[in-house]
Amino acid sequence: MSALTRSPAWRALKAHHKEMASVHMRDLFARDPERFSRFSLHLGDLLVDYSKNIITERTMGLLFQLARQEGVMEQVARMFAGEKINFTEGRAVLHVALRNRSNRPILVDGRDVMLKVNQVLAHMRQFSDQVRSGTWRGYTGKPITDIVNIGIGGSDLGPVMATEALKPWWGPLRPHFVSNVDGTHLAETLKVLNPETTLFIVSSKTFTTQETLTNARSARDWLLTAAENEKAIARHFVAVSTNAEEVKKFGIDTRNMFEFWDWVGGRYSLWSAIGLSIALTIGMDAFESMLAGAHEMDEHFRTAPLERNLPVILGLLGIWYTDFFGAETHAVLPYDQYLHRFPAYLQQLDMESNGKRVRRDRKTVDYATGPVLWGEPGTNGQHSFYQLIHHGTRLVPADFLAPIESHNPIGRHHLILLSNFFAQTEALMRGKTEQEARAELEAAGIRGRRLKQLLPHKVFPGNRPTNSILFQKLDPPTLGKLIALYEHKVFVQGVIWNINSFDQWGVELGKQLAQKIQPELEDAAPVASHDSSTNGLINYYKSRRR
Ligand SMILES: O=P(O)(O)OC[C@H]1O[C@@H](O)[C@@H](O)[C@@H](O)[C@@H]1O
Repeated sequence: MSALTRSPAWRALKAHHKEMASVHMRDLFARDPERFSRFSLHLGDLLVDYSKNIITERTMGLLFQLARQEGVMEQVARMFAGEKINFTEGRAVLHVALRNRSNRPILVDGRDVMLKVNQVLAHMRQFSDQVRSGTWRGYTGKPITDIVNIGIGGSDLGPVMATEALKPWWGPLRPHFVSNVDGTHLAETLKVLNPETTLFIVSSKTFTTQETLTNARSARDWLLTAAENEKAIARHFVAVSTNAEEVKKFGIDTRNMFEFWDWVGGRYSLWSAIGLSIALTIGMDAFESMLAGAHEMDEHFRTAPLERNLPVILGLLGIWYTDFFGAETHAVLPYDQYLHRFPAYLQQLDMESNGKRVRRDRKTVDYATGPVLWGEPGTNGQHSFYQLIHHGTRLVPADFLAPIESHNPIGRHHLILLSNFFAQTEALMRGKTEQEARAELEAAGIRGRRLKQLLPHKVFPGNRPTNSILFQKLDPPTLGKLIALYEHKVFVQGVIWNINSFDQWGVELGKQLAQKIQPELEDAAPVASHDSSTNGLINYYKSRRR
């Protein structure tokens, strides 16, 4: 048994879970009229209601004890102090420095990183102002109309999610994103673009990622076919990277390179120059107000006591369901169409961070770690997978997010949207008893055998946990706050699970094998170097391709 599962706080939670297994939230609400105010918190206009969870004051007390026992706030302080908490890569973890609007010095190896951070922000401002105002021109002298971010993983998901979320702030430039090495992604994107007015941003922390470099090379060919002059590259290609050498090798002038650093993890990088496509799309002022929103969450996370600390509370609730109830997944359900890529973004943030099984002491965990994260915007999900959340055999803890105000207040749309938002968490919590179902059937004139037959299908067990997160209106600071909330939630969980939330070795094996297979696909000769399935598949492909 690991130190964690043997620890007093863990064992107390285990024992407490046995008591809670037979408790229904409906009764908890009936017993305590103050439950909403007891289990909800505000941060500015952000309201987090976590009262619809299978918890009591005792549960939360034990969870806070677990956080204290595992030194969560000590680890938070280490992150903010620039210590090298990414211990497998020997790196600091300082996405918080990128949005440190207070400019409080943050030292890495004795040097304040804020100077460099502010220099790059100034460079981003200068460049995005030039492109947006039309001062920056393409090779034929026309202003830029379209930007294409070429990147994948952390160099794509954040910019895609944030530009989609902040569509009401879009200015003169239309953003496009190419990530997949499937030629279709690039081809379909370029179809509608004009090389004279298109700017490519090649975004890659390492600048060695196969997909990104392949897409960038093909984009360069597309430009050169039209321009017939290598000089055009400087007007149409910029790079965002930590690797100046590789950028140079690619043929991009390092004056057109926006730098970031190894202490920014890919999935935490939208705050860095990786956010250039966001800044170009919404303008640097709006980009910086997104940073300010995240900074507000950082300050809250760093200073609020455990009991009033939003990321800590959400992190601990996740641990409660993952490790004590055996929940396998976590759903994020935004009732805001602008957040339609938020679950996809959170998948990388959460699953690449906490999808780990080896602890800091190199031993394998004997408890569950990061859940499968998934989700779709409400109300679409309601007509698809909510059936399983309400009636299935699995416990699916879910976060529901919604704005008080819509950017598009047409007719009664927002009222209808929000009535669904409120109804779903109520339904998931209270369910429908057999008695209630029976009364409804009888009122509809259904009796006898038919009633008996239908009744069990009409019962909702309820007691399905949800968090409700409400905010005034989706704007840059609110988006910044929401993203930082989830980043820090993931951090809290990683500390308790004693894993490194900041490496991603699990993505490497597939890359390695693909490198080996690619040359094998170049010729027609059958392969025999793999297992029979992989050989069989490759040889089938070779025999059928034209
Ligand atoms: O930004 P680059 O270096 O191209 O990496 C893009 C992505 O690559 C993947 O394999 C992961 O390691 C991600 O964490 C990363 O965001």
